[in-house]
Amino acid sequence: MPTSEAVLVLNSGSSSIKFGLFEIAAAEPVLLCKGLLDEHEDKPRLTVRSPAGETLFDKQRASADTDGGHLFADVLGFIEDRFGAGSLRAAAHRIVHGGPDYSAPVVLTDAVRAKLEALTPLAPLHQPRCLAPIHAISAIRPELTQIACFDTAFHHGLAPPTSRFAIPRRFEARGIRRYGFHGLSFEYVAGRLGGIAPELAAGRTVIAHLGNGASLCALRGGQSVDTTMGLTPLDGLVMGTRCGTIDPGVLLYLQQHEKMAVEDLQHLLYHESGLLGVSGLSADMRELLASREIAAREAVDLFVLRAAQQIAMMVTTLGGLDCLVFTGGIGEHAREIRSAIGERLAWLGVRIDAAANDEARERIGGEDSMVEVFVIPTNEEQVIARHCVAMLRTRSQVS
Ligand SMILES: Nc1ncnc2c1ncn2[C@@H]1O[C@H](COP(=O)(O)OP(=O)(O)O)[C@@H](O)[C@H]1O
Ligand SMILES: CC(=O)OP(=O)(O)O
Ligand SMILES: [Mg+2]
Repeated sequence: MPTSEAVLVLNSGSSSIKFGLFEIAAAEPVLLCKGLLDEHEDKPRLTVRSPAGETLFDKQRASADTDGGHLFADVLGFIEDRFGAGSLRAAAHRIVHGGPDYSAPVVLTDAVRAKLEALTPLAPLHQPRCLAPIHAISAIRPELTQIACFDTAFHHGLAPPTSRFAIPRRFEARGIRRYGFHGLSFEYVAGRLGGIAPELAAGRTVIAHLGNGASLCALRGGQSVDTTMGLTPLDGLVMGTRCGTIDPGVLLYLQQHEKMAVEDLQHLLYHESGLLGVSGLSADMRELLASREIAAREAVDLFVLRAAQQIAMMVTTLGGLDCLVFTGGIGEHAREIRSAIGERLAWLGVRIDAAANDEARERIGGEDSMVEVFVIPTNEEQVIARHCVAMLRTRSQVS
């Protein structure tokens, strides 16, 4: 099936690498197929499905290669075989940290890549995983335009006091401030909310992106005015393996009295904490909800309490709440979590309709709710494809 022109979108998250291939002839990019690169096993596996979920390609390699380069060769080979050589105009990537400089997508050059690599200490779990596909693709197709879209860009307008940490100002001048993440997801969901309920999107909204990584965004008129993640994607909510907000004194204590090295501390906070650390069982919300272990229940309770507490924090920044939106793997699929968070926010006038919630309808707020409540599935790949197309159009007008 030859296609006119397409862009490849890569979404490297903490627990998966997803990709989408989009046709770009129409104003809105159209998904042709989507895939998953699973590197968690010894035998990396690439699966590609049609938008309807039919398997188009499934290949498991015999052994892991350390940079994942073969998997990307397989992806590009699949695209060429199925959609025709020369159909691919660009590859666009979700990059978790854009630092202080990038408030919009950018074409990847060697200089940009070097800047993004230098941000690795600020997102050690994510940045290398986001940058690896760029290297792999440019080794195979050096002439292909590659574009970076940033999780941080949506929050670029955050200003003091929201963006400020209460440490001496000289550190702020060195870029130590709240950046915020999951911006591509928030951008997509805010756009969908604008389509569903424009009058609400113009008001005060909190979007809860609850996935393996989790964060909240407070939006006024569709713009980010506060968020729970900070300089790094460690701050804020309890996550799959990350601790979220923690007394900084704990870190000093662990260094000074438990003699933990910085690398061990980093591993503890990014990989061994959160739902996994508290339950001792799993980082996966599905497993915890299915478990009868007390520690699993306690991990879920802590997740819910922190989410509700921090939603209230976002509401304080906004000075009230018109609309609460759930998204991300947990937000979209775990009705128990949505209803438990809703119950904790009853004092704010939040009421969730049990039947609507069980069926994961789009609007789940009860008749008597003072706050509209929605479930809106996120689609980071679609928003990246839009940015990529806009950038290609601008470039072709300029040249
Ligand atoms: N049906 C479900 N019920 C409860 N949790 C779910 C369900 N489906 C997915 N999840 C949870 O969603 C989380 C992964 O979210 P996702 O947004 O896909 O992650 P990522 O951050 O990798 O994009 C996991 O904790 C998983 O258990
Ligand atoms: C920024 C972040 O936490 O991303 P993810 O949810 O993909 O881990
Ligand atoms: Mg994600």
